[in-house]
Amino acid sequence: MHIFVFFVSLYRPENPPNFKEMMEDYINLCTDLARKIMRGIALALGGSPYEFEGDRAGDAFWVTRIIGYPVKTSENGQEKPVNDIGCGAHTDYGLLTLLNQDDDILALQVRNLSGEWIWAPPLPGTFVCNIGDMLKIYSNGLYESTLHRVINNSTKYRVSVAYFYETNFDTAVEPLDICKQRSGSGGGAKKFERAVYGEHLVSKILTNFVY
Ligand SMILES: O=C(O)CCC(=O)C(=O)O
Ligand SMILES: [Fe+2]
Repeated sequence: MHIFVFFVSLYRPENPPNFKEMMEDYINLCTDLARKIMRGIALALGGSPYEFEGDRAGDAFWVTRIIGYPVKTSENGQEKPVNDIGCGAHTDYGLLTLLNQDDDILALQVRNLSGEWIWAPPLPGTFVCNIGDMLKIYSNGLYESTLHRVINNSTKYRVSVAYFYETNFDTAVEPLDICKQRSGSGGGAKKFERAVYGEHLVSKILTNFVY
């Protein structure tokens, strides 16, 4: 399985000529939006709005990927072409993902609590927000990092832009006290062990991508 990834910092197309500036603006807006959503989540968890700032995510690490998913082909010699190019089942690694997908292609699936894969249809003008592994740990499981995958069985090339808002790179993440009390784990016990975000990121990249 392959995934085509353009890293914004390395990609310099001739067209549009202002690609770099456009992406920088987009990323700044996403960073601002993600910080605000995290303030709302912190309040919803019963904490201060700034729970995910300072040493935790005050210098949030971010990643943006522009991903192209080719159409299905019959190159593999099968009578009915199937698409084996996509994005395998995974959870995102950090706090929050803002996913901007093509408006007219059904391709993203998420696994619900009953273990069924359901479509996450694009809604024009909206982002899909994925919870990442670090928010699952911080919230002691009150927020689940949802398993998702991409299968492009349409006849159109699909593009998505995924913006990942993470903790500070070196932050050691562990369940927040407020969440241990609220997550019903008897006497405020933590359900997840401490993880250093940067180490988690590197280990996931090494196992999730095929080069
Ligand atoms: O392209 C998509 O819809 C999802 C991409 C994704 O899940 C990821 O890059 O982590
Ligand atoms: Fe993802």
